[in-house]
Formats: sequence, structure tokens, C-alpha cells
Amino acid sequence: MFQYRLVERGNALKTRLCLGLDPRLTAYDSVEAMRSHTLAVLEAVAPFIACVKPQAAFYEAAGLPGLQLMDEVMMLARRLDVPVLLDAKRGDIGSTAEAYAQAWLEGRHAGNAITINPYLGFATLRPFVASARQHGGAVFVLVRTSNPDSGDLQGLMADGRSVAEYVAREVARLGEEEAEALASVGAVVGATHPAELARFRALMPKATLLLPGLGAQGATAATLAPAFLADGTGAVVSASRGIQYAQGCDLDAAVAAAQGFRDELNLAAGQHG
Ligand SMILES: O=c1ccn([C@@H]2O[C@H](COP(=O)(O)O)[C@@H](O)[C@H]2O)c(=O)[nH]1
Repeated sequence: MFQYRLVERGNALKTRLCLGLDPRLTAYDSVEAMRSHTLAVLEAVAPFIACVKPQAAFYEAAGLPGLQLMDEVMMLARRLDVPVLLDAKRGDIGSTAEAYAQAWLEGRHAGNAITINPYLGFATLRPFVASARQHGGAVFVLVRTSNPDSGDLQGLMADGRSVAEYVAREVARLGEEEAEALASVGAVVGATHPAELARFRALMPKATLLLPGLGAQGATAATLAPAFLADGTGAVVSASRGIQYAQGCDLDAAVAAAQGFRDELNLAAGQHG
């Protein structure tokens, strides 16, 4: 199961870091340069990460070679035994959600995780959850995203609760359907909202939290302690630009940035060495 692979790898390598791999065509002279650098970053940084999070948008933006690269990233991750959490934020009416789930959580993608969007209604999450449960994967529901304007909708209040809290409650409810201590239904909560982490952690006790926003978006590891469970597991924190483009396309700088984030997150999670 994806969530337990994260715990096992995180504990074995002492890391709570998720590598975001968002290759930007504008950073390179050619698609081939983008391909080789992206794969090299994953290979070099793998010993310091609990999982890798390719952002589908960047691969889609590069057309067919980009989609081929996304596939290569996933295959390399599999070879390196690095869990893959695809950031695609899928969500649609039920029958289409079934097709998305089949595409990204089954077959050669069985055991992976994907971010999903609850905007179309809670029932539309079901096909993703069913595929994840059946094929050893996981889903990460958008609860409180990291962007500055995420409160436009997620912060709206109804009966004393924010929309984000309603979604969190649904994540918890789905988790309760599973016997294991950690559920296959996780949540995205931005690292840029440190004051809200304790509340969301408490609302979703069985959910693994994905916290994007470390580095380029200004979040710092030291503020993230409330996201973790008492044993230091239960959350992974992602940085994309802050690692892949730490100093331009310098591979050593990417490794140094990943090591630095890993160490800071271990301190925050109470994992000392
Ligand atoms: O709330 C969210 C959900 C997803 N993201 C994605 O994470 C990375 C962040 O990249 P950085 O370079 O580390 O800022 C990117 O792929 C976003 O689409 C997020 O930022 N916030």
C-alpha cells in the first residue's frame, strides 16, 4: 500500500521529503536537455526522498516528448523503488473519474498515488478511492491548497465550518472505512498555512498529508511540526523548483538542497538522525 511504502522508505532513509519534478522547457536549450537533467535529478536525489511528485502539467506542456518523459520518470522511480505521487489534480463526473482512475491508478500505474479534486462532489471521489484500495495505491484530496488565493472557495464558511474543513471531514470519513491505521485516502494541505496544520492533522487522523510549498513558495520546514503524527510519520513535504532548479540546473546544488530540506524536515518531525 502506497501510504505504508512512504512510511517504510521514510523511516529507512530518515526522510519526509517529497521531490517535486516539474521540468520547465524554458530552463533548457532542448527537450533532450530537459529529459536528461530531469532523470539525473531523480537519480541523484533519490537517497534523500520518501517519494517523487511529477506535476503532470509540465510534461503535458512539452507535448509527446513530455509525456514520454513523464513515463520515463515513473519507470525510473519504480526501478529506484521511489513511490510515485502524480500531481494531476483529476476530478470529473463519476464515469469519467472511473477512466482517470483506471489510467493513473491501475495497470502499469498500480501502487502509485494521485492528487484529486473534490469540486465535483464527494461521490466523484469514489472511483479513485476504489482503484487505489484495490491496486495498492493512494489518493490525495485537495483540502487546503498552498496558493495565496486558496481561501476564495476553500475558506468559505457554512454552518461554522470552512469548505476545506468539510472536505477534510470527508477524507476522514473515507479513511474510517479502512481497517488500517493509515488510510489510502490522504490530503493536500499547503505548507504555506502553518497555523492551520494542527487543525487539519486533528480532523484527518488517518490521512497522510502532502504539504506542497516548501522553498519557492516561501514555506519553511521549521513551521511544519504540527503536520506530523507523534511518531514523526504521516506527512511528506514537497519542494519542486527549490530542488530541481536550486542553482539553475546544477545537479550538485539540487542534491545539496534536497539534503538540506531533508535535515530540516527531520528536525521538524522529531526525527533526529
Ligand atoms: O496546494 C498545492 C498543490 C499542488 N502544488 C504543486 O506543487 C508544486 C509546487 O512547486 P514549487 O516549485 O515547489 O513551488 C507544483 O507542481 C504545484 O502545482 C502546489 O504548489 N500547491
